[in-house]
Amino acid sequence: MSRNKLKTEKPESKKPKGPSPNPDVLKQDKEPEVKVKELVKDERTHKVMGVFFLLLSVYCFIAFTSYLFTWEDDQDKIFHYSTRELFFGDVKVDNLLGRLGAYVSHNFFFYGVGIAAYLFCYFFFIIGINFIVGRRVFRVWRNVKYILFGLLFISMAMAFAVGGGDFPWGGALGDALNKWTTGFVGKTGTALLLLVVGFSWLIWKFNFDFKWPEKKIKPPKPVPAAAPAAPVAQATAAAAPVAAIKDDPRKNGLKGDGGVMVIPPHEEEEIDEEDLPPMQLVEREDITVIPSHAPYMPPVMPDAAAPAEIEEDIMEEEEEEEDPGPLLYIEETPEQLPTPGNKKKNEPQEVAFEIKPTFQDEEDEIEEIQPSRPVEPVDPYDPSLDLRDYKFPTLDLLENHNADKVIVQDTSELEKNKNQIIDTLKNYDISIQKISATVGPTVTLYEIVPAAGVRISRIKNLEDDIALSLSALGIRIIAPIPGKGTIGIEVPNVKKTIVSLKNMLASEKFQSSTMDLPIAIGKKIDNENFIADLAKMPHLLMAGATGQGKSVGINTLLVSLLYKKHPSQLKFVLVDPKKVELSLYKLIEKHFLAKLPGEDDAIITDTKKVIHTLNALCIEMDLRYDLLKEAGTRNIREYNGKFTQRRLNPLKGHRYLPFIVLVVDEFADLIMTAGKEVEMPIARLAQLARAVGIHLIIATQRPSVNIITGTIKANFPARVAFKVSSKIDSRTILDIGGAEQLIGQGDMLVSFNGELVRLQCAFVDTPEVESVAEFIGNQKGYPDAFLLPEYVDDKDPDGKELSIADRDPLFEEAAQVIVTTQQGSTSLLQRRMKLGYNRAGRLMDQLEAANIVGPNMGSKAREVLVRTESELQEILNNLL
Ligand SMILES: Nc1ncnc2c1ncn2[C@@H]1O[C@H](COP(=O)(O)OP(=O)(O)OP(=O)(O)O)[C@@H](O)[C@H]1O
Repeated sequence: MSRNKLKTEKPESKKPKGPSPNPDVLKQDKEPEVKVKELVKDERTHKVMGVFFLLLSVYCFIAFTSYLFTWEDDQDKIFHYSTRELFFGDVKVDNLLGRLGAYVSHNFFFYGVGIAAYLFCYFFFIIGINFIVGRRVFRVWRNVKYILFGLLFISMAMAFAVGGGDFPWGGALGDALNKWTTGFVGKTGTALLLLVVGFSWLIWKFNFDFKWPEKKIKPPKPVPAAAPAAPVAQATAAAAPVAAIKDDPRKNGLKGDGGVMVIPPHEEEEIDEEDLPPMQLVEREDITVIPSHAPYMPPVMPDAAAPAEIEEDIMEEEEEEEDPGPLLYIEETPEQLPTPGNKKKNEPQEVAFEIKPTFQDEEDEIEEIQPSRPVEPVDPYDPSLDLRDYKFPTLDLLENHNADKVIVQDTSELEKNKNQIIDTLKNYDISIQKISATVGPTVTLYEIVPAAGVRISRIKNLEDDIALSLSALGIRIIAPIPGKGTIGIEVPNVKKTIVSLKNMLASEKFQSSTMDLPIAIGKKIDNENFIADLAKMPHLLMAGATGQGKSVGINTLLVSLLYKKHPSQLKFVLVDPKKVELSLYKLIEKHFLAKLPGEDDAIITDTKKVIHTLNALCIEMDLRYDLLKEAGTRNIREYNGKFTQRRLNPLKGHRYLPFIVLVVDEFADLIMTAGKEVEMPIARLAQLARAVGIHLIIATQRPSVNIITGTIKANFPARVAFKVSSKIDSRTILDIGGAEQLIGQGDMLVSFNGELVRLQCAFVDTPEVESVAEFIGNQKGYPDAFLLPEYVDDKDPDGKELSIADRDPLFEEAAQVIVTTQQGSTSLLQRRMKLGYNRAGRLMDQLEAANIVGPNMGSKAREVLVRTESELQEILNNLL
């Protein structure tokens, strides 16, 4: 008997691992919600700091400016009185900001850097702005360098130029620098030094064009001379386009008439430097026009402009992107240069300067060059900027459900169960070496080490008999426990513990997870939090009889994702044939939901619309694959990585791809009504969509073989079973029995990675979901839900309409795209206008009927019959 003693100290010994039923230990594990660190990192703290620095900047500015007028009187008093008297006495000063203002200004000016002290106001200002806005509007390090330089240079220059007077123009620092330098290189030397440094800085910073006139004077002579001077016919021919190009666009940009130099070096620099933040702001406005955001789109994006103008702008940008290549190349290339002398005169310097931008312009074409190309640091594109004030839901919106308190298992219950197990096994002549108990939230696992010589297979064969003898509901025997060689008997607890989602989300494991789509599913028997990455699963099939916890399970998954992802990173497609289960999420439509264009409701309840949506998702998947292919990436992570590093051009259709999670709450219902029409796109998505960031969560009450078909099952390696009514159902969903033994209310088996784990699903109640949805819904969202591509059912009679009178509402826009780009390509329409293939195809047919494009030429683009926009406008007017 003593050999079979129950290890009641077992839970104690497991304390460090966290599986202990001791409530104190659990509390420690689960309540790290309020962290001082987080408070410091809190956005509000930053805003307070921002306000502080801005006011400090204003304060200094006023004090300094006032000092300029009051310094004479105030200086006397500051010299005369001690600091103590100044601060605590009753000295009257004239500075607008009182004694402190006079004291601070005096120290900055007199003992410091003189008039250059204003640079400190600037410094506080940029720090303040950066804190308040919450991102790097001004580059701090770069500005600090300028400020340091300014302090030295301005103080010294002022001391040199006007240092003799009473006012401390250069401050103590300027005087000291000036004194040393004049002693060292003399007055003239100092003046020259200051001029050299000053001009060098100005040139470095602004890269003035004052060099151009010199160089422009020479080229006009060579240009006319180039043709006659070039002895070779080729050189003559080449020189002509050079001259033509020079005279055309770039010359105008330079205001001169020689037009030799090329602007791109400036453009490159400007793009890389401080112009980036404003560009991002502009992109945001663009969000509804073009599906992609434009990380390096130039700042001119007139949202009010007519579509044609926008297109024109875009085209110009494209031209600028591509044309400078050949244009620069003509200028730089030695092809024309090595020949006779006239070109050699001025151009070697330009060649050295201008070659780099040419390669940079080719970045989209030549992938391999990128790693070795010296990349200037560029701010990565931040997709969350569109909703940069978005606040993640806070944990106080969720309930604890007393989850901390209840998990103390009655020792008498443990003892009773242990004895019953030992006695039952004895009846079958199975003696035990050791037995231990692990108390979980729903069940307690009794782990048995059989005595030497007892074969596990024997216990396994007796599984049903043992279960019957123990006659407790929901007993599950695991013989052997994989990887352990022991036998597990799970016995339901009399008192169950709710696993609150709040605790799981507060756990370190969840908070610090770097998974793409982390979902807090529940707790294992040893109380370990089971947190998985939906992106790796990559899809989830959930089944369970009615009332066993499926809906709660879906809410748990959705809420977990809402706590971790920004609206720009994740979109849900919600299918809810029961019409009530997911309706709460309507509030977050403009943040997290995706829908078909033209639909009012983002939550899909109608079977026909489900079919359209699933097909639209398939189109989105295909479009994403095209983008991935063009970008030379294998999955969404790599693609988005490249996009955020600004290595993909949004003008070529690239965009940041949010994850899309499709949730179908009652799959059986759909299969019953639509059969293959639903099964096929689901199977296709399940097979292919993981790499492009589309993941499915499919739930069903009826896990029968005609619903969870082989095709579906094969593509859902991760499956979850709540309690089901029969062993057959359990086998259908998990390929193994056991789910019929579960005890309901969120008790579940998860089959994932070839393992079967019993979990207690985390609980989140409807009011909690509601408050999370409200919290998100009350914040500023996107103008509309995320739009899926258009899908037009081929069987739909409207779909084949080619009559001009009934043409597509997007007809004009499509015509403009085609004419401005001069490319009769259906895929261009798809990408630019985010349309499905069918609709883009129909539009093409309509454009053909209107004589805007020529007939279909197979895999080649159609010929564009209209050359200019005015021509197009005429045609459109005639069509009206
Ligand atoms: N994880 C859980 N922890 C504790 N209780 C739970 C849990 N999940 C479900 N329950 C309880 O079970 C009840 C039914 O759950 P739920 O509504 O999720 O079932 P369901 O399977 O979706 O049912 P139906 O298919 O009829 O909608 C809940 O109201 C709740 O009281």
